[in-house]
Amino acid sequence: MNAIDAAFQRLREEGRTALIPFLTIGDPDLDTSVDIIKTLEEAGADMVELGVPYSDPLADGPVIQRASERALSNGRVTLADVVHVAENARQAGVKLPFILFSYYNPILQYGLDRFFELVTAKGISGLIIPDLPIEEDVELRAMAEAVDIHLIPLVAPTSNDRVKRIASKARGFVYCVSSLGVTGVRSDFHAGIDEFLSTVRGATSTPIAVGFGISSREQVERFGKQADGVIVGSAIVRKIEEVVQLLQAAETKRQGLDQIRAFVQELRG
Ligand SMILES: O=P(O)(O)OC[C@@H](O)[C@@H](O)c1c[nH]c2ccccc12
Repeated sequence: MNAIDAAFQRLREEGRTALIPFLTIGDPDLDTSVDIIKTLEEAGADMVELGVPYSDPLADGPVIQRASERALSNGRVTLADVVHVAENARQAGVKLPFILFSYYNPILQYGLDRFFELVTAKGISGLIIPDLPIEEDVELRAMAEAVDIHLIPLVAPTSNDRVKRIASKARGFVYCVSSLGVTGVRSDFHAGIDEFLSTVRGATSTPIAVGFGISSREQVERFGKQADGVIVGSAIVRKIEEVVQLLQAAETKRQGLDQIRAFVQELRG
């Protein structure tokens, strides 16, 4: 059974909402990313989005844009580097399901066949490609499912029939974007978010998770009432940014990781 499906089944039995952090791999370096993933698991995360840093992150706000710049300032961070971080985290004992997050271009450049050879049997259970439109995802979705990886679709609070078409085919979970626009911490969400989530819920039996703008325990609780998971990226990436100097020095790395753990534990409650 795919590890994402197993995780949501366990969470349903426990009556809990999945906490799904996102981090940019290579920020501030590849080895520290392994330490941060371990810390996220210790803090109670249920699965994690491993972000491939990209030079043109169109859907990202300033926090994640800066994280990509930090990661890429040490030189290239390739898809293979990110998969290698996933393997190292597994070897370090991390059990979390991994969701590889990449814009489409790096995958296209790498080549679809070569990409799926790279990610097969490396502990990757999900794939999110925010700029791959559903009209173009048939081939890639089939290639992913053939190696037991779920291509996780994003739906935004726009036209209902498109939402239903996407949600009805979804595997893993449906990524419900809470607001139009780019990633980044928010205090208010799309006006029709509750109806939007009900529409998605009604269109599929696949779990649904909400992302974009979530940064506090109360927001996690609010969305936990309607969704099976909550995704938190920028708020965690901002915490990484705040402690990045501590993370980069051996004698203070633990202190930096402890601050990240405390923040995520607070989110989880
Ligand atoms: O950063 P936020 O507002 O918490 O949103 C999650 C987001 O970081 C993560 O899922 C993500 C990072 N980059 C993206 C680009 C598009 C869609 C989603 C994403």
